[in-house]
Amino acid sequence: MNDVLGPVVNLIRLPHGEGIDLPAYETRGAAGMDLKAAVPADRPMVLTPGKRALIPTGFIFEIPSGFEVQIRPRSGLAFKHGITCLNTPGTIDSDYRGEVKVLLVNLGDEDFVVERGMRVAQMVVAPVVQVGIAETATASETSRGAGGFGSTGV
Ligand SMILES: O=c1ccn([C@H]2C[C@H](O)[C@@H](COP(=O)(O)OP(=O)(O)OP(=O)(O)O)O2)c(=O)[nH]1
Repeated sequence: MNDVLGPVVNLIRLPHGEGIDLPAYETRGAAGMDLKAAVPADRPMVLTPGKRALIPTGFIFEIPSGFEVQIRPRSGLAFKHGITCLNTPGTIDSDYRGEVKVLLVNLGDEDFVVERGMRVAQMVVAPVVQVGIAETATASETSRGAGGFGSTGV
């Protein structure tokens, strides 16, 4: 387990996740932990330009209630290869018990090969507030009003 104070995310390793390193904070102040690709070692996944694919991580997450895991792109892959997460930030619900997968898309102009163990994305744990929803006839007045989408200028 990471040597940090805080909530614990339990990870259940799936058979094809055998040998994949657990996510870990790489530096003391890191916000995210890298997720590795659990694709077969003898069958790397090729993302041709414009193609998207679900990359298995090899783990089921048990996230404590009141938290979510966000799946975010790695800036290095985005900058160097145009590889990003299509649905960023991906949301992993605390009650999800399937394998966590990373939805990558290749926005670059060259093939990108995802090999087993490659760090394809990062996970950030964040608190979640569930709110009540109430339908009302009116809302309180504010100085912004309905201004948005650039209403305050550049
Ligand atoms: O990048 C992602 C995003 C989601 N999920 C899993 C965990 C999440 O809890 C579940 C549902 O995700 P989401 O709510 O984004 O999907 P949806 O399209 O609304 O589908 P659903 O109807 O299953 O909620 O899929 C992943 O493994 N990776």
